[in-house]
Amino acid sequence: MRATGAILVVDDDPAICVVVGEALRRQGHKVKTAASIRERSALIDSFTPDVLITDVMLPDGDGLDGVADILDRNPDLNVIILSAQNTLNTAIRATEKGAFEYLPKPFDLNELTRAVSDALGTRAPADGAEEGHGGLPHDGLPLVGRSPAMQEVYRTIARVLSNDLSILVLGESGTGKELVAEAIHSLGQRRTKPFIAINMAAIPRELIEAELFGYEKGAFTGAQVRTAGKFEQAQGGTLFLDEIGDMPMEAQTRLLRVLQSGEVTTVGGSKPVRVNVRIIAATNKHLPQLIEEGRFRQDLYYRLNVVPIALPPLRERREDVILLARHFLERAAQDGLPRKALAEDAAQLLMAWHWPGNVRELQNMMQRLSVLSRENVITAEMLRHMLPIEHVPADHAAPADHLIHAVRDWAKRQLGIGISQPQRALHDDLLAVIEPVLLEEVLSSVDGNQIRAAGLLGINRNTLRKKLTDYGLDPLQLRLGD
Ligand SMILES: Nc1ncnc2c1ncn2[C@@H]1O[C@H](COP(=O)(O)OP(=O)(O)OP(=O)(O)O)[C@@H](O)[C@H]1O
Repeated sequence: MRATGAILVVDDDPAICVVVGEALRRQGHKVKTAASIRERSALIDSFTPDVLITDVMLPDGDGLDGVADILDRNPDLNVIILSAQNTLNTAIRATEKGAFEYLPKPFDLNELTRAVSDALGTRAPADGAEEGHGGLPHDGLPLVGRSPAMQEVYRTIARVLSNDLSILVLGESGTGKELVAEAIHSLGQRRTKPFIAINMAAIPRELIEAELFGYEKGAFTGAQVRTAGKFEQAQGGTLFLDEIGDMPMEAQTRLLRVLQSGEVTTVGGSKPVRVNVRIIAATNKHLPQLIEEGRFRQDLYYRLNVVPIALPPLRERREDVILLARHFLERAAQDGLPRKALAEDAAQLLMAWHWPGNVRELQNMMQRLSVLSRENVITAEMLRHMLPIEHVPADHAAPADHLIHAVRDWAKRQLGIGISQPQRALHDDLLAVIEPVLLEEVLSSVDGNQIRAAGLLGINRNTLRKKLTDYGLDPLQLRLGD
């Protein structure tokens, strides 16, 4: 493994070039920076980097365009994509172009330097751009959300599209497990073949094997004709085994045998049929616990859990709530329901709710509001009638309200003290009270990482640095655990 190399950093934000450049130079790499696609092309030829780190939104075009060509011409180059357009679409495009790594902005500097070390240690797989992947219908992708947790999900999805590895989707009810399975199928290489779903919890236990593997005429009372099971129906495509934790042990044994042999024998039959299906399983149960209790086969667990995808509950990605709420209101409008907007106080209330039913609960609520509310704008007042308000922590009911009251109080008091003084600077005085608090909170939440803090604050990193100096805040002290 090579410890150091030549790195080209392409970003039109000079602050990112400086910070990333400095960090990489400190590790002994040779670094050059570029601010556009034009400069990038020139430097790739003259500087011949080992690793290219490139932004997507560049002043003269889309930074992903041309990456596949660059890799064709420089097969030993590793490409790391940075992007603020944190959608599943970008993650998939980056993987398809043959990028070694995709890092959504704001990214963690340590993660980037680690990705560079990894890139120098291994050759990029560069197989994402293979045939069969061109022209995927990426638009209108079903998954909404830009939280770091969803970014991780998108990156994993992008990586499993060009292979047939078994996937285990984990998450509470309503977090989008089935949607993830559908996305993997409809964007992957099996998309022209069937997607068949079966929910273990929804079928009587004694019928599960017949449903999955099919049955012969006369195999049991009521079996009047030979019937293909879900495995055969999914031939060439994807079989989604939902609520796999509810599968009876005997059926688990049979399933394991099918997965090992690639052959299915119907209930009451003797002639095995070869099947070629991708397996995506999902559960809201803790399977290791079920294994300990003797209710789930460990060997089956290993077989299914080749690539785990964990969907966090919505309350752990509250930054996605408003995006999702607006998405569902828009979808309702497209379905012909009256178009509704979301007032700021309503948005705050939605963010404060803990969503025990996760995305499904939010979706149902938005649909209900689209139908029932007579106003065009949904307000907190209307939501309070729908949410079981006693469960909303009072402090969270409308955080902005508290702030508004506090500012009003503060302003009144200041005006009361010095109304006759002509030389006041109330605006600056107020900022000096609230701004350091905001900076401290945000920096602590990202472990002192200034790039991520600047991203969350929506300000340039240099501006953040200047403010920290002005307020005498030491970012090192703001790191959690330091
Ligand atoms: N990230 C998302 N973006 C848009 N819609 C979503 C998202 N996640 C979930 N949904 C929607 O929420 C509803 C519930 O999702 P889904 O059925 O995939 O959840 P699940 O985890 O499989 O639930 P269960 O365990 O109860 O079967 C669906 O209508 C789905 O379209």
